[in-house]
Amino acid sequence: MHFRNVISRTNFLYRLNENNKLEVNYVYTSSRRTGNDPYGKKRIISGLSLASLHAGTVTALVGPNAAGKSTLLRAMSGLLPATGSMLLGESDLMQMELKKRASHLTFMPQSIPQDVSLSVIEAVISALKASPLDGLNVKNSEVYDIALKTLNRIGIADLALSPLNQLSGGQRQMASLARSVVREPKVLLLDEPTSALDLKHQVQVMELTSALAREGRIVVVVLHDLNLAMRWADQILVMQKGQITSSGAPEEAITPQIIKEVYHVNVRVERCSQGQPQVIIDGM
Ligand SMILES: Nc1ncnc2c1ncn2[C@@H]1O[C@H](COP(=O)(O)OP(=O)(O)OP(=O)(O)O)[C@@H](O)[C@H]1O
Repeated sequence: MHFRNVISRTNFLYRLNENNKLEVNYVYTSSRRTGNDPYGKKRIISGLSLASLHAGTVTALVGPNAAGKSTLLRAMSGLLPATGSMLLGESDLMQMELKKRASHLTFMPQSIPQDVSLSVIEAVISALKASPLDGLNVKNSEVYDIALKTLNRIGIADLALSPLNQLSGGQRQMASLARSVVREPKVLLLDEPTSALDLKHQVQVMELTSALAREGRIVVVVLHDLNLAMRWADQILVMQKGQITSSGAPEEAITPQIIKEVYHVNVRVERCSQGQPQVIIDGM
């Protein structure tokens, strides 16, 4: 593909910067607005810096509930207001209008709304056509084939004609993943893609995540399962209270001390008989 050639030649370096700072000013607009309580304004992430994320690698973003993981991904994708900069090669994605940003970077939300009355393939085609197809070198006549190819890759081609609103939670999650990858973005942000999946599909999605990265993409994936993160991520970022508390290769980032500090749980990190590091829970 066009993107892959570009990526393999230039070794994209992506970093959040303006002296490596990203600041998210999160403005909450209540849908249940009442009386004199117009908009709550909350700052979730302030002055956060990320290490460089390299093409070809998977970065797992882990941390307790409400740490700010989704907020960070949503800010990076432009769904929440944020200041700072986010450089992909020479381009600052933060400065790009949303449609242009979406041609470089896609975000998979935690869930697709249940009331969308499209078939799976229609939903994937709509994601493909959400912004101009020019950068993708795709003709309108090819979108159906591309969408079907993506469904095949994700392993849900048999669901192509099923209405989204009749799928199980896990099936909907796989459809959401298909929507995120169909444009073959350089940067893929996945928010808990395995949370509703059975063991086989968790493995399938993590293998796919890894394969997508190896093709030259930058993949950031929010995970709650530390063992999935240890097994599949090249680096792990541990987030707590809107900041990165620990980062590095899996065994550097995830230690019993860090887990105790962040989750208040006692664990051991041990290698299994095949040499894979694993988190073993001892208790609170
Ligand atoms: N729509 C919203 N309105 C107001 N505050 C919000 C909203 N969404 C998230 N927040 C707040 O932002 C903070 C970070 O939430 P966020 O969803 O980013 O955390 P998270 O690390 O992804 O959590 P989880 O693991 O539970 O999904 C929390 O304090 C949360 O209450």
